[in-house]
Amino acid sequence: MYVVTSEEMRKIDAYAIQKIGLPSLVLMENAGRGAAKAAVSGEQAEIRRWAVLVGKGNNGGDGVAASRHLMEWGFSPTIIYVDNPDSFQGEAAIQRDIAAAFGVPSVIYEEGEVNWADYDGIVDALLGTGSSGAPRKKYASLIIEANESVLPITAMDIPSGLDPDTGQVHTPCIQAERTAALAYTKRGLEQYPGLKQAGEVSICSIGIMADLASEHDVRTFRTDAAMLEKRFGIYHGEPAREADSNKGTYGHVLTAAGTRLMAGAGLMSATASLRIGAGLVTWAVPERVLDNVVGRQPEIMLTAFADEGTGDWSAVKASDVVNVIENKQAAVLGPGMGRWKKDRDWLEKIWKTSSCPLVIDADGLNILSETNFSLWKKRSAPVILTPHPGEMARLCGCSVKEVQQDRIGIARQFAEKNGVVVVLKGARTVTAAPDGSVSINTTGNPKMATGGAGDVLTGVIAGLLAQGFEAESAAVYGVYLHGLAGDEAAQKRSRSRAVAAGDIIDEL
Ligand SMILES: NC(=O)C1=CN([C@@H]2O[C@H](COP(=O)(O)OP(=O)(O)OC[C@H]3O[C@@H](n4cnc5c(N)ncnc54)[C@H](O)[C@@H]3O)[C@@H](O)[C@H]2O)[C@H](O)CC1
Ligand SMILES: [K+]
Repeated sequence: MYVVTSEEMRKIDAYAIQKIGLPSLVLMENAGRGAAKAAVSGEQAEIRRWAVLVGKGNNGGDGVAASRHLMEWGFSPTIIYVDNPDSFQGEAAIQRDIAAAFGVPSVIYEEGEVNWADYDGIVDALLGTGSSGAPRKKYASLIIEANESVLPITAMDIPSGLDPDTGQVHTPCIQAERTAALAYTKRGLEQYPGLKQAGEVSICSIGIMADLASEHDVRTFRTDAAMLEKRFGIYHGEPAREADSNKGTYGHVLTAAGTRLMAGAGLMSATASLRIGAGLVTWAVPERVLDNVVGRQPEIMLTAFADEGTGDWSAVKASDVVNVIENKQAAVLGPGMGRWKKDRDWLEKIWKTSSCPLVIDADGLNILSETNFSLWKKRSAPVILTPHPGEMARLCGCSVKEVQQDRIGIARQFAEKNGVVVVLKGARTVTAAPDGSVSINTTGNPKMATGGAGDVLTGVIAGLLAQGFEAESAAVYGVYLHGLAGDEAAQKRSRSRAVAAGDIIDEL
């Protein structure tokens, strides 16, 4: 599913109007009818008396059209104009006149004068994709009153007060129960905290073909089964194995991760690679750690690096790692590895001299964040980085707050600049590819916020790489599957507060 910015929406809108010849009044009419239908569908069909809050732009025009459809279907709408509707222009003015002639009751808003007990539900058509900054003056007070009424609110396109492009929530902002997104979902509806304001989001078709987005170079997507198939040819749910295949067909993952006190990181990553279907998995540790990990998971092969008796990665030669990963189809580097004095040179050597696809996480990312690795020689093999917001902030040299305020923008910029795939973890994980494509994941749940879940993700992605998925699809599909497994684990343990990383592995 395509996810657009307000700017992209404006361009597609203009194209539909000017090049396809769809009159803008038709689009507004469709938007009004569609959103009205969304408001009164399902259990809200019983809501009779609607307050339709109308701003002075086209979002307001959509709201006026919606109120007329509600009236036509036997409901009782009242338009509450935030400002004098005499100032309306274009299509919104036409809708205003039709609604008046149709007999839709209307009032002009005065602070504190709306009797909310006269209504059972609210349509929010105050501000849409043309809004900027926090709602001002009467818009703000009307939003506050609407929220305080605790009536169920259906938002038109976006909840008023939400930044349509980043998902940041201004003060005040409509708290909707439903949002009818017009033509496409918007970035702000797909990222936190905005998505909490939007409630249940439905896409309302208004006469614009979905694929127009692709022609306008929209490269932000929501990951769902249809998108996986369309973009990557992945048929989710189909048996993935050919009858005449063998373990050699499904690749070999090398997991370079874990120390004595953090052995679990390597174990969980390697086990996840196994469960997601890698033909072979080898777990590599410093020699002195070997005895502690023998026999933990019998299907995983083990290898040990000379470590001068320390048990630390600091004593492991980069060239030894390169030798081991060279004939593998994917390698995981970083989880539970620790930091040491010359770790940057160490990682740079592996980066430059190996041609194995790399999945780098945890300490591996912390090493990278202290180098200017965009200056390192470009790799022919792909690199997938899997930072959480703190690691992303260190990689970009900004604050966690700045990362969270624009997750899509930050991940995309970093991926494009450095030629790597970035998986920015967190609720609605964002995967950005070097060509600027961004996929927003929808699977997963907060019970997965436990130590080790990230190690499992590295193993899933590496396991898919080993099976021949190219880097972006391995990352996007891996994130999707990891979340689905977490959802199943949460369902099975519905009375638990959390799922352990091992529970996620069990569901892969
Ligand atoms: N294809 C489509 O999606 C269609 C969308 N439609 C609807 O049009 C809006 C966008 O309309 P636009 O006129 O560009 O902007 P808005 O209605 O969102 O608001 C602009 C209006 O509000 C004032 N304003 C802006 N920011 C603020 C603020 N913070 N506080 C107070 N006032 C503000 C500004 O001055 C303008 O006057 C889209 O969301 C859809 O709902 C079409 O109707 C159909 C096709
Ligand atoms: K709105």
